[in-house]
Amino acid sequence: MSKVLVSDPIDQAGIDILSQVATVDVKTGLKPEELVQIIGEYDALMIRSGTRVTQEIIEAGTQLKIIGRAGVGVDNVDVPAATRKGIVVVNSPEGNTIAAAEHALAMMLSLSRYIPDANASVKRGEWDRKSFIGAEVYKKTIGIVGLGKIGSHVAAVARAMGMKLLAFDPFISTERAEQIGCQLVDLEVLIQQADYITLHIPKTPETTHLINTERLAKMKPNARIINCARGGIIDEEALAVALREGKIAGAALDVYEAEPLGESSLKSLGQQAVLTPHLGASTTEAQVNVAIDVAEQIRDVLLGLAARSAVNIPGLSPDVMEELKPYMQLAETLGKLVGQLAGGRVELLNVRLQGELATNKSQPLVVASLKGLLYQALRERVNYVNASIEAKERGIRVIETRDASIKDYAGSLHLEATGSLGTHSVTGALFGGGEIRLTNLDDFPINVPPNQHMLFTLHRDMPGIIGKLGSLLGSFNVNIASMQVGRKIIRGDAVMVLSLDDPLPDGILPEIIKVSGIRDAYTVTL
Ligand SMILES: NC(=O)c1ccc[n+]([C@@H]2O[C@H](COP(=O)([O-])OP(=O)(O)OC[C@H]3O[C@@H](n4cnc5c(N)ncnc54)[C@H](O)[C@@H]3O)[C@@H](O)[C@H]2O)c1
Ligand SMILES: O=C(O)[C@H](O)COP(=O)(O)O
Repeated sequence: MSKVLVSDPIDQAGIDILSQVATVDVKTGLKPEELVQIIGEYDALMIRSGTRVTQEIIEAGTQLKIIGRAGVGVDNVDVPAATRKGIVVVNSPEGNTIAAAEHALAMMLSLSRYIPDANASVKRGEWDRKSFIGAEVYKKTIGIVGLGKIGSHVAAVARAMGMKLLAFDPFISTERAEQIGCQLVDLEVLIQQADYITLHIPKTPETTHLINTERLAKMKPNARIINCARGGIIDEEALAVALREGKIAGAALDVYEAEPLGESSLKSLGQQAVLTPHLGASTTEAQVNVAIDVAEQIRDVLLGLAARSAVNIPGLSPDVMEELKPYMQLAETLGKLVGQLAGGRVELLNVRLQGELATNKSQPLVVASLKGLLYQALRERVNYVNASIEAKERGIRVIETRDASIKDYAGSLHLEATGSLGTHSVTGALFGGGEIRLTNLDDFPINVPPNQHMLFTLHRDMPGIIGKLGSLLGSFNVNIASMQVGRKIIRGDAVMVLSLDDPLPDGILPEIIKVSGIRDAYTVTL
């Protein structure tokens, strides 16, 4: 019989499902070294946000087939390490949506009416009605940052409370925002106009400290901000200063840069700060939902069936999977690349399956391309199951064509995306040993393996330009791992593709575009 380890508190409904097919051990509060010691016995691990599943734990999990996260965020799991070992990582993208949205709304009202402090004062034996004069949310403006599942539900309820709705989400179409009743605006407009700002975005390099000293300074003095998304999207030190100096009226946080929240200047603030210990998903209903959702997937994988919500490995039947596996990674990589080149709001994706990929069996590659395309916006919330639905909801049109006559490689995939920065295309194929190669970029022939950090330029092919770019990158201490030029005619237009050892530092892209002969430059993280 299989063995499952449950290392965080999970609803009994999930344990009951797992017990149908496995011996279940519930051991919460394990230290990392204790988990490393015992994980080798188990076929599956079920967690919430409390357990950090590091590479070391994954390496020690020699029998592990699946890691199930009873919740949304898999930022506590080393997903690339799991993927390398063929371990499926599953989550429950929607099981706690309502709970998290309702928590954000509860935080907004708690902040406005000082409910936590008023409650504490009554329990201390006081009857103080003067200190708790609140503010109404009716007819006030709420600025929703991130109009995904949780943000949309917050919008619906806020609208019913008579609030005016602004939203910032660079990956959502204006039509979709209007359907939800929100006016889509730039972040800076939202920051300046909103009375309440609520964050519902993933934590990514772009959203880390999105709310910083500068943006806090631009908010209205009566503004109140709520973060029930992820810690670190707000700079906590800057927030504490802004609250103490009265630059804004209040903040309610459920999530923190480090959890549990240790020493923090936030703790010494008065009624203008409401702090909860990551309770967004802590409702009976949400815990039953996520436990059942994830336990069912663990049960299915242990029985040799596909998981419906895999973050890293698609739920295809084993024979189709075997055939397509090498190309799924290609499609996802090309999707990520072309999405970033085309800019945030992609409206159209053309997917051309070429050569031996031009068959109906290759349809999952279209889904994998969309998964890659949406990754920048949705991170681990996009999977092989929801990628097509998410794309449709975001107003992304997908055109799929097959061309068996293109035979430069046994099979190749061509993606063309049209977005807010224009239209870009990329083609890729698999070389010997399944190595991914980018073979064409914006109609320029190239031959480069993808790299985590890449820089692409569109320039005039002329002497000295490579040297100038090299020196500029050198002056910013950026190390170039490899470089290639693709061109159609000598001294005509050309592209340069650079693989970098580190991410490009902020502020360097405008300097690159200033180099004489360079017309455009794009940085991509894969
Ligand atoms: N506090 C909790 O217990 C709790 C519970 C559930 C979810 N969460 C967190 O809530 C957040 C939202 O979850 P969701 O299920 O609504 O996710 P979602 O994927 O449905 O929506 C996220 C939205 O953010 C948008 N987005 C991405 N990058 C952006 C950026 N730079 N600027 C503006 N918008 C951006 C995306 O386009 C998307 O519409 C996540 O961080 C999730 O981990 C917290
Ligand atoms: O990502 C999530 O689902 C939420 O942050 C909830 O985390 P939890 O399961 O630890 O409450």
